[in-house]
This record gives sequence, C-alpha cells and structure tokens, in this order.
Amino acid sequence: MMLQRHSSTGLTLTNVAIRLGQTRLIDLTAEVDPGAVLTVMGASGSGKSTLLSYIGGFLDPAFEAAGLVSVDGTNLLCLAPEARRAGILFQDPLLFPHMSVGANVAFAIPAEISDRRQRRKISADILGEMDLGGFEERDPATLSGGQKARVALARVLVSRPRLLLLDEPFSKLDMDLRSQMRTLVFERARGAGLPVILVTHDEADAEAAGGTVHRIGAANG
Ligand SMILES: Nc1ncnc2c1ncn2[C@@H]1O[C@H](COP(=O)(O)OP(=O)(O)OP(=O)(O)O)[C@@H](O)[C@H]1O
Repeated sequence: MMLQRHSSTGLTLTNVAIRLGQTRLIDLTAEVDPGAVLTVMGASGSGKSTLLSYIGGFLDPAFEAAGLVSVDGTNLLCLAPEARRAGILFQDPLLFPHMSVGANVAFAIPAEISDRRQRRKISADILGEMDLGGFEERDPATLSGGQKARVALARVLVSRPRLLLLDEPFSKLDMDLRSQMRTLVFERARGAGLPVILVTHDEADAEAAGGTVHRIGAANG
C-alpha cells in the first residue's frame, strides 16, 4: 500500500510546559520536519512519556500543561484524541488478543474506507510490506516479539497518522531485530513525510533516528 504523501509542514511544539505539582517536567519548543525525528532522552521519571501523552491527548489530569502543538498548521490540542491521528508505538505492541492479525490491522483503517474487500486488501498489502505476507489469520499470541512489533507498525501506518509518537518501541527487541525495526520505522516515516517524536534511553536509537536530540533533566523542584 502506498501511503499518501501529503503536503506537510511538519510538527511544531511551542512553549510546551508540563508540570506535576511544583515539579517542572517539560519545557520544550521544537520543530520537526516532515519525515524527521526529534529524539527525547532523559532519566526515568523525567517526563518523556508524559510529553507523548500530552500530544496524543491522553494526559492524566494530575499534570498541568500548556503550550501549542500543531501539525501542518492544525492545532492538535483543539481536537479530540482520536481526531488528532497520532500514530503511537509503545514498548509492548498491545495487539488485541481476541482478533486475528489481519483484523488487528483492519481495525485501524479509517471508517470512510467501508468496503470490506478493500479493507482486507489494505491489511494484507501492508502485512506483505512488513514481511508478514500470509499472516492475516494468525492469532497474535503465536507471533514472535519482532513479528508483533511489525504488526503494530502496520496497524499504525494504515490509520493515516499525521505524526508518529514512539515510546521506546525498540527496547524489548534483541539487537538485530532492533536495528531492522529502527530502519523500517524511520524509512516509512520519511517515505510518508511523517514527523516523529521518539522517546528512548538508548543512544543507538538516537543515532539511528538521525535528527535532533532533546535531553530533559531529572525532575527538579
Ligand atoms: N498519573 C500520574 N499521576 C501522578 N504522577 C504521575 C502519573 N503518571 C506519571 N507520573 C509521574 O510523572 C513523572 C514523569 O513520568 P513519565 O512516565 O513521563 O516519565 P518517563 O521519563 O517516561 O520515565 P521512564 O523512562 O521510566 O518511562 C514521574 O515522576 C511519574 O512518577
């Protein structure tokens, strides 16, 4: 499946400030070009996942947050979480256990594509591109970690995201798979012109991402 490459100006974060009580976790202004990666690094508990929650629209109300997040000129913060179309990959692929691999992917295809055969074809095509041709009927529980990660990526890609939010998605994969998966994710993001925010502890992830690195300090009062 060819992802549409839309005319894109990228992701802009302006004065994004997140605090938890008196603790200032995030203070960030950045621009991420289409297809480029902003890598956010910092100690455990420094607020990396919290930043992604704010952008994705699922920040816990315990936090206070302010600032502007826009993609291609659209202010994401005015939109409901599902309308933001943030493609998110976590450390654990989080596939629906009661659905086949193909159904897991098809579930994420936008509703305006209503023809069942077309949905099945989109799902089969992207699985083929992820080197998972013929896996449509498989139970996710029977997949290896690397296969699950590629199903999760397939699912994100068919959802027509405006941007990708990656929360340590490579950290549970062994070395070889990790490097293959990095290449796959960053190549697809570049091909589709999607801006990416990557949260990681791993310097090799940051190097593979090739973009700007933003380091956040340990939480301080
Ligand atoms: N729902 C919540 N209510 C209160 N505090 C929270 C909540 N979620 C997270 N925190 C706290 O907010 C801080 C930032 O958490 P966050 O998960 O963003 O850190 P992180 O940098 O992603 O850490 P890690 O690298 O360990 O995943 C931590 O001190 C954490 O304990």
